[in-house]
Amino acid sequence: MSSPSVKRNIDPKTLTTLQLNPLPEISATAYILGIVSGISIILSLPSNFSSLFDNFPFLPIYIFFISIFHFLEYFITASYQPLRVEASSFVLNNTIGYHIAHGFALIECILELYFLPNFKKNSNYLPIKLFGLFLIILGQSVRTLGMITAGGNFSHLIKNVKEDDHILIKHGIYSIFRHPSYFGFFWWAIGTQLLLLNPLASILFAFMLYSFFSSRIHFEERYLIKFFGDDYINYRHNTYIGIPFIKTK
Ligand SMILES: C[S@@+](CC[C@H](N)C(=O)[O-])C[C@H]1O[C@@H](n2cnc3c(N)ncnc32)[C@H](O)[C@@H]1O
Repeated sequence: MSSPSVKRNIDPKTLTTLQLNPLPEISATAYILGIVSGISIILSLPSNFSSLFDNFPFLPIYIFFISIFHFLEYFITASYQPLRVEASSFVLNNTIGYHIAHGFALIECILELYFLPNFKKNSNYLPIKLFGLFLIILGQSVRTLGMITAGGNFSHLIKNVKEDDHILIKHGIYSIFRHPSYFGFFWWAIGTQLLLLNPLASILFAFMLYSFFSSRIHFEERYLIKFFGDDYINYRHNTYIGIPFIKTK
């Protein structure tokens, strides 16, 4: 993306960082996420402008939390691991399952809003939606806190070779949950479906997330035991995963 004259005057390390973070792509992505969050907030407010979502502000609120999630993935990585951040840190090119699941959720929500508005907008179900909102905020907070606490030891891809500066994090949120970012993502995602009052997608999300994190955690812990030995085994005994039915000890 950078011009040849820029490349000539720049040291190789900075050039690699720039190649991994094409500035036009980073700024455009951040701009689009900002616009999406702004529009979702406006649409969620009770006004004539948002009459489309009258009595159901939860769809734009859901979109708002998705855009905040992707923004924070890059922002926290950039803030705490500036030398490791890259365009993919937005996690927008997530697994195909992620896109299918959210696509399914959107379609379910829109179809139910159209065909079953009395179910979707029934105030008796407000506690479920509010509980969903609570899970989203809890999940996002725990994930973000986990990323901050792990700092340079956090990577979006699981390491299968130990780096020299990789240390075992056991403090802060990691003293309670040993996979706070997975715990956070799991409950955040379930929360989004409760917020939308999507019965089918709630079941689909629970099933997909369980099978995804179950195999990912087993895989990751195999390497963590290889890297840190008894230290990790002891740490594992004193901490929780917090995702239903996933046990590794
Ligand atoms: C996507 S991060 C997820 C970290 C953790 N599983 C979580 O949910 O917060 C994956 C990387 O974190 C590293 N990791 C996981 N737990 C760790 C810990 N307690 N201390 C240091 N590194 C850890 C793994 O080696 C892996 O490369």
